[in-house]
Amino acid sequence: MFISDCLGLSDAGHLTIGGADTLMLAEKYGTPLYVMDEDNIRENCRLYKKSIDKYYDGRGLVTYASKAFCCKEICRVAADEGLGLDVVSAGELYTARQADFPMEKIFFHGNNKTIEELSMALSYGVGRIVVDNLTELEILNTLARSLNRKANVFFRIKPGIDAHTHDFVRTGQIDSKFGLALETGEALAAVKEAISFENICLKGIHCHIGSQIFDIEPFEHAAQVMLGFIAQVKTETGYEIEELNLGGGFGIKYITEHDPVEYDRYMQRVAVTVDDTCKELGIRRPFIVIEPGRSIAGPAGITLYTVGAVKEIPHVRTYVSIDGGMTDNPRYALYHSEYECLVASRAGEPREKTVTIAGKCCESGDLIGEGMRIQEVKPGDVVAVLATGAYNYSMSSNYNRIPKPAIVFVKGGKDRLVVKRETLEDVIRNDL
Ligand SMILES: Cc1ncc(COP(=O)(O)O)c(C=O)c1O
Ligand SMILES: N[C@@H](CCCC[NH3+])C(=O)O
Repeated sequence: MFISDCLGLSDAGHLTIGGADTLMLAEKYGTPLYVMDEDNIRENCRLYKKSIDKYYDGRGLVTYASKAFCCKEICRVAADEGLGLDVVSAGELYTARQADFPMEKIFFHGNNKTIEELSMALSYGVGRIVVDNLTELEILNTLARSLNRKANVFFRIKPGIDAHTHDFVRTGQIDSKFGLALETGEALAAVKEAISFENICLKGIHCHIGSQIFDIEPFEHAAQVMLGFIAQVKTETGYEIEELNLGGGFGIKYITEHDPVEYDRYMQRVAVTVDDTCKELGIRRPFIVIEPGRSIAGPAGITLYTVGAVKEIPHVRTYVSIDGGMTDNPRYALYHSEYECLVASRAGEPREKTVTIAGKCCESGDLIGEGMRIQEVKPGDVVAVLATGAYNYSMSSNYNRIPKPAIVFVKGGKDRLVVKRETLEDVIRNDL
């Protein structure tokens, strides 16, 4: 009935998440409120993990891309499910460490890691540092030498794949700020330099072709290109790269029309491609890493808002103003992303109205969506925006000095606060 399995309807006709009544949650914790179903997050983690066990003899690691949604509790959940973690900043790394995440299962990404971040990664004992460019490689070698260590690194490669997704979330093509190009020889030169460095141990190569991708072909194609590079490195240097990270990017259902592939089908298909290509190229099957973010956290989350004014402009549109907006969900403002919404108290009724959901910021573009179908809606109603578990909280801001919402996890019908709502004092805490 709803776009996520974790959503349901109570006997009273209220929207439920993970078995908990959303009106009760709104009443108990206030709005805006992010709510995540922990069981759904865990199920998504398991689907990916099992797919590697089933189709690739367990010779791989699923790392959760924490940029999608990062707080200590999800790090604990990912660790408990046996996943690794992808971090891209000192902040994400620090969060993981404070959650006691096993450092050896962390991949540290980023196109411009600072010297402080690289030192932090080395001193924390982060498992793999994904090096983006030669400047970074040289700094890392120097830092590792000063600590009398060897840094275990991956290289981020641009495989030249054009995944069909929004321009801002495409990353695998040559015109990208991320990674080293294959066509120009840049990647091969970097590999040769890494092999020659005393304090660098080249473990693998990484690519990430984009996000919210529905097709499997681009992933298969990326695997072939990357394996081709491993074979080229072997031929030219004799060095055999043993690990291959194929990134994340698996699409989710934001609206009824979206039809994402079952997550374990990616591994099923990619594993065959990897096997066949390795045989063809005469190289060993690498250890495979994947980095899903959106598809682990996204479907598990919703955001609850309280409706303020409903402004009907005859023959133009109806604005439904909510107590949050682009500060907690900037995705419509950035990408015109699509969402579904419901009036939580009438969630089972047909959505017969067409409205624009507007936030409370001093910004006309502060919208959650336009042309959204919803039930009869009036001031005071609680509205749920669905599938907001990824890239909402993690991309939230304090624009207009609006405090960030709280986050509640629900498990088996029981709710618990995992991130407190910001207060006005929090908003000014660094002001002198
Ligand atoms: C390097 C890298 N890995 C993993 C991800 C996670 O992608 P997604 O959330 O689409 O699965 C991203 C973000 O797109 C990324 O840049
Ligand atoms: N932030 C984007 C995805 C970017 C993924 C990070 N490389 C989104 O909300 O869809």
